[in-house]
Amino acid sequence: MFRILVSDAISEEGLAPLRKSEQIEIVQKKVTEVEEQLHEFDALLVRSATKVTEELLSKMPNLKIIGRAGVGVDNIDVEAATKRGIVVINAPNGNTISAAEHTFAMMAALVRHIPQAHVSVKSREWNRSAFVGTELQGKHLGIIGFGRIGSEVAKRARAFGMTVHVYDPFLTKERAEKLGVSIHTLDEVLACSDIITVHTPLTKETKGLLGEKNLAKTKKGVYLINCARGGIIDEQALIPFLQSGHVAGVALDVFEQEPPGDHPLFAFDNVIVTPHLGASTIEAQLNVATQVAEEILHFLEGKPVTSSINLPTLSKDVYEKIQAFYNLAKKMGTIASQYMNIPVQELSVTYAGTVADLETTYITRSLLAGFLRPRVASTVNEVNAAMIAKERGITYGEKFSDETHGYANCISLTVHGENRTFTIKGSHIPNYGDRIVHFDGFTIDFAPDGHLLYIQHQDRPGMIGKVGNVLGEHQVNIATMQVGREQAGGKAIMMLSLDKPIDDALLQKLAEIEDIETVKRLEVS
Ligand SMILES: NC(=O)C1=CN([C@@H]2O[C@H](COP(=O)(O)OP(=O)(O)OC[C@H]3O[C@@H](n4cnc5c(N)ncnc54)[C@H](O)[C@@H]3O)[C@@H](O)[C@H]2O)C=CC1
Ligand SMILES: O=C(O)C(=O)COP(=O)(O)O
Repeated sequence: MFRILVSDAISEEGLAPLRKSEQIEIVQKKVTEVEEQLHEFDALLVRSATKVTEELLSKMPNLKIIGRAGVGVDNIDVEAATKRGIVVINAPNGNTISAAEHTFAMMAALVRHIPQAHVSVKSREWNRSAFVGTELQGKHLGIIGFGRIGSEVAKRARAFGMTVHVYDPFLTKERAEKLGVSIHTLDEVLACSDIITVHTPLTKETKGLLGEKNLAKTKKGVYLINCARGGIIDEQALIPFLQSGHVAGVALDVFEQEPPGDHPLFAFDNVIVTPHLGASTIEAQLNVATQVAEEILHFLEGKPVTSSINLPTLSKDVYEKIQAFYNLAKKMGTIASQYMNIPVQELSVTYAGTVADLETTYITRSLLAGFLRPRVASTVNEVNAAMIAKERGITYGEKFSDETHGYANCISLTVHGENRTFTIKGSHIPNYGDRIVHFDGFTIDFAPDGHLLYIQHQDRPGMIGKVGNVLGEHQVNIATMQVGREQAGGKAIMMLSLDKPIDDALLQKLAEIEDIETVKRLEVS
C-alpha cells in the first residue's frame, strides 16, 4: 500500500489514475495538518504553494517521489531531494497554453487599461478619456526566455501584427527562424521593445534580471510583464521607474513573496496584478494533474518516469529497450562492489553491440547505484547515485567499443581500486537471461542472481567434491555451479549459486580447504 499526500489544490479529475489503484491511498491535506503522519507518505503531490524544504523532507523518510503539477520547481529543494534519492517530476507542458494566454490577456489589459476602466465603471464613473490605450499591432515585443511559453506568446504576438525580438542564450538560430522571430542580445531587446515579457525559470542568473541597471536600458514608456516567476523583474527596482513614468505600466502574475501582502507596487494605478493565475484554467489543471498522477503511478509500479528533474528522462519505448540492460548493469555493479570490497577510485563502463546504441546514461546510473548500494548506509538509487559517487571521490565514465566477445551485446565494467583492478563483463540474452561472461580475467558463464559463492583455487582434481562436501555438511544446497580456469593445473575459479546465504563461519571453513585461495560471498537481490 502506498500513501500519497496531495498538499495543494489539484484537479480531482486529474487524480483519477491514482484513485483507480487499490494499492494507493490519497490524503488531501496541507502539510501542517498531517505533521504527525508525514513519515508515512511515499509520494507528495504539490503545486507552487507547498514549500518542499530540506526540513520537510527530513520529516518524510519514506518519501520516494515528489510530483509538481506544473512547471516551476523553485518551491522544491531539488538538491536536498536528490541527496535523499527522491525523484522529482513535473508536468512541463500541461499548462503552457494557459500561461501564454494569460500573458496575452495581461498584455491587452495593460495597454488598454482594462482593470482600471473596469473598476471605474463599477464605481459609477464614465470617464472614457482617462483610459485611452495603445494598439498592439506594429509594436515591438521583447521576449526574454524563449522556451515553451515564450514561443507560444510569440505566435500570438505575430498574429496581432507585432514584431518579436527574443533573448534566450540557449536558443538556436534554426528554431528562432522556424518560429519567425529574431535573436538579439539582452541589451538589444531592452533597447528596442515597447513591451517586454519574461518567460525564464527563476535561477541565479535570472533573479533580478530586470533590475535597476537593465531597466535603465529600456525605452521610455515601456510596458513590462512577468507571468513567469516573482523576482525576475526586481520589484523594488521598479518603483523609481514607475514614479518617473519611464515604465508606463507593469503586469504581474507572480511575486517575490506569495501572497504579496500589502505591496508597495499596489500604490501605482498602472501596475495590474493577478494572484498567480497563469496555470489556473480547467484545461491546464486537468492536464498537469493527469500527467503527474500517471507518472507517480508508473513510478510506484516500478516503471520509468518520463519527466524527471533529477533523473535522465526516458520514453516508454526507450525504457522497454533498456530495461534488461538496466537490470543487468545494476547486478554487475552490486557484484563488483562486493568482490572489490576495498576503496575504489574509478569505474569505467564499456558498452558494445546493441546496447551501445541505447540510452546508456541511464544504464550507467543503474550500475553506479548497484555498486554503491552495498557500500553506503543511506538509500542509493539512480537519482542520487552520481551525487553520492562524487561525495565519495569515485569517478566514472562511459566508453563504447566493437568488442562483443561473440555476444550480441556486452557491458564491461572495470573497477580501479588501490593497487588492484577488477573487470566483469555481462550480456543479456533474450529468452535466456542475464549472464556474466567474464570475471576477473576468467571466461565463465553464470546468472548474476541470488546467493552466489565465488571460489578461486588451484586447479587440482577433487576440488569441486571438497567444496560440495563442506556445503552439504552444513545443509547448503548448490543450485548451479560454473567453473573456469586459466590453464590445466593453474588458477581456476568456481561460481556457485546456493539456495540460501552462507554465514561467516562457513565461509571461513571453505577458505581453509587446501588449495583454495579466495572465497567470497556475493549477494544479488
Ligand atoms: N504564472 C504561472 O502560473 C506559470 C508560470 N510558469 C513559469 O514560466 C516560466 C517559463 O516556463 P516554460 O516556458 O514552460 O519553461 P521552459 O523551460 O520551456 O523555458 C524557459 C526558457 O528560459 C530560457 N532561459 C534560461 N535562462 C535564461 C536566461 N538567463 N536568460 C534568458 N533566457 C533564459 C531557457 O533557455 C528556456 O528556453 C517558468 O518560470 C515557469 O515556472 C509556468 C507555467 C505557469
Ligand atoms: O507551473 C508553474 O510553473 C506555475 O507557476 C503554476 O503554478 P500553480 O500550479 O498554479 O501554483
